[in-house]
Order: sequence, then structure tokens, then C-alpha cells
Amino acid sequence: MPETEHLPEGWEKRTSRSTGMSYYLNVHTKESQWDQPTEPAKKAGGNASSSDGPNEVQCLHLLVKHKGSRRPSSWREENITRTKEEAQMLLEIYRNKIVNSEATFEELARSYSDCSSAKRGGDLGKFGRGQMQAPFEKAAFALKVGQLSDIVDTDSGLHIILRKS
Ligand SMILES: O=C(N[C@H](Cc1nc2ccccc2[nH]1)C(=O)O)c1cc2ccccc2s1
Repeated sequence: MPETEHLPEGWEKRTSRSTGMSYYLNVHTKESQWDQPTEPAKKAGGNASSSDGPNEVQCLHLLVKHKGSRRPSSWREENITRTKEEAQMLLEIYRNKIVNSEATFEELARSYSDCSSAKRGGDLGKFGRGQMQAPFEKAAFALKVGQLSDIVDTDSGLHIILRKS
């Protein structure tokens, strides 16, 4: 879509700092979305926090990259060659340790996550809709506070997610 694309009233095109992906921001409600809007942005804040879930979440994640990852490199390993199946097995081991209270999410993310957020125990901070890759966003926004996700598959690799707020 040309940069000079015409957007309906009340929308701005933004680019995510962390993923470089474009999203659209409703300047009235501050809600964001992936899909290019075709209608003017709604003004009323509505009761967005009830039927559509939270506007933003704070999550920790543990990412295990594999050779098919978008960027098969990380602070842990310059050239990641493990297969997707090996990544799945590793993540199941880490997830079971957390569920069995043999280790904390933060400890394992700090040691084993292939994301630079490993340095912060996997903490991604708060994020709204339209900022993370779609499968990650879908899983994160479906979690209750304190809930641990199943294994989530994105272009970056395989993740487990813990929602903090
Ligand atoms: O995209 C990032 N890191 C990528 C890996 C990655 N890909 C992701 C996809 C969804 C959510 C988090 C993700 N982290 C990398 O290091 O190759 C981010 C790092 C950080 C660090 C602090 C806060 C947010 C972010 S998002």
C-alpha cells in the first residue's frame, strides 16, 4: 500500500518498534488494529474492557527459536540450527518444570529464551493490540492474569507466555 494511502477520518498508520510491522491507531480511543480501516474511527470509548477483553496486557515469554525462525540467531546462539521439533520438545520440558514448580518462569526465560527480553526474565512490558505478531497477540489476550499459555507458534519461533496483568 503506498505510503500516501488515504485513511478514513480518525486513523493513523503506525509501525511497531519491536516487530517493524504496521498497524492502525484510532486517535480517539487509542485502540489499535492490524487490518487497514475502511470506516471512520469510532469516537466513543465504548465499553471496550468488557466484551472485547483487555485493551493491553503485560506478559513474560520464553522463546525457543529454530532453523526455520525469521531470525535464527540470538544472544544465546549466533547460528540456531535446532529443528522445530527439537524446539517443541525443549519448550515442553521448560513448561513442565514451571507447572511442577521446579523452576520459575523468570529463571528459565533468563537462561534459555532466544529473545533479547531474556535479560528481563522474559518481560515484554505492556502492549496493546496490533503490536505483536498475530498468533502471539491472540494467545496473550486470551490468557487470564497469572495463566500460562500452551506452546505458541510465530515466525520468530515457539513461545510460552505468562500473563502478569
Ligand atoms: O521482538 C523481539 N525480540 C525478537 C524475538 C521475538 N519475537 C517475538 C514475537 C512476539 C513477541 C515477542 C517476541 N520476541 C528477537 O530478539 O529476535 C522483542 C524483544 C523485546 C524486548 C523487550 C520488550 C519487548 C520486546 S519484543
